[in-house]
Amino acid sequence: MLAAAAAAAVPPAASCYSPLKPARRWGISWRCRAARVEAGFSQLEVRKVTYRPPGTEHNLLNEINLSLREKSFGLIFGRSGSGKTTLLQLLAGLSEPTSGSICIQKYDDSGNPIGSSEMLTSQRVGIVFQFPERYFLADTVLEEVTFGWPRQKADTLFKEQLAVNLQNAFNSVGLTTISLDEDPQSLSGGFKRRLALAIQLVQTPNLLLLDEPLAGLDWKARADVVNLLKDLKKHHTILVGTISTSRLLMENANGREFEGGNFACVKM
Ligand SMILES: Nc1ncnc2c1ncn2[C@@H]1O[C@H](COP(=O)(O)OP(=O)(O)OP(=O)(O)O)[C@@H](O)[C@H]1O
Repeated sequence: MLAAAAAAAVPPAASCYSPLKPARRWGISWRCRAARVEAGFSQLEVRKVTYRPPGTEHNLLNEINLSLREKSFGLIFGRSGSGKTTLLQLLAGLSEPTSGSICIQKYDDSGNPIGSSEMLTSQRVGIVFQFPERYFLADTVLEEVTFGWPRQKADTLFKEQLAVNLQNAFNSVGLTTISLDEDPQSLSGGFKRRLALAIQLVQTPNLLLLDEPLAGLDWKARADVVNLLKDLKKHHTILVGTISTSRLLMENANGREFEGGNFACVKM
């Protein structure tokens, strides 16, 4: 798999899975700091974020506050149209808050902030949209996952690193049994979601955002995806937006209800 992935030569267009602009800072500096400061923890903090789409007169989000510790599984749920996707897009850097900030704050073991917060960088955020399989473009799993990889020779080292990441990502999501030559559309619903997750994990994001990850799956695939997210939580911070209040998700995440642009803490 590694050799095939490293050899993949595809147009260097921006990946359709991570159309993220370099708007914020997190990630590398977060990791470096974590290595230097052994104790404590980092936390994603959404501080008084308001969003009004350009050219409109109404706020879709009003002074949203949210915090999520690293390597935890957060859940925001609310009725259709309450703004869950809008918030996920802000976190992914696909649009900018009208006011407020989205940052990473480091704390010591006693919960005291260490230094000032850093802005979240979109390069360290992966987002899996609702029904991600609808955006699959390629004829094979390999082409799908390597879409947008550089093809210039000078990028060989980078590609090799991506290939190692790919192997790790496929291991983490349990996709090692499928052939890279397989048509992504021929995979089962649950495996399509795994592939969409793997495509994001190749970029080694710190924060993984998922919009309605269980939509359209049968009960078995839903349970599989939730178990997978529980597992991924060991290495990633995960935030799921959903309309569902299914026990599966509620039992495994810290849930926050999202109504009228405000969160109410449901379970922490
Ligand atoms: N650019 C925009 N301009 C104006 N209104 C918008 C824009 N983007 C989204 N909206 C509206 O904002 C509201 C929130 O949309 P959003 O998709 O974030 O909600 P949601 O909670 O994710 O809904 P669903 O569960 O149905 O996916 C909706 O009423 C939507 O029509």
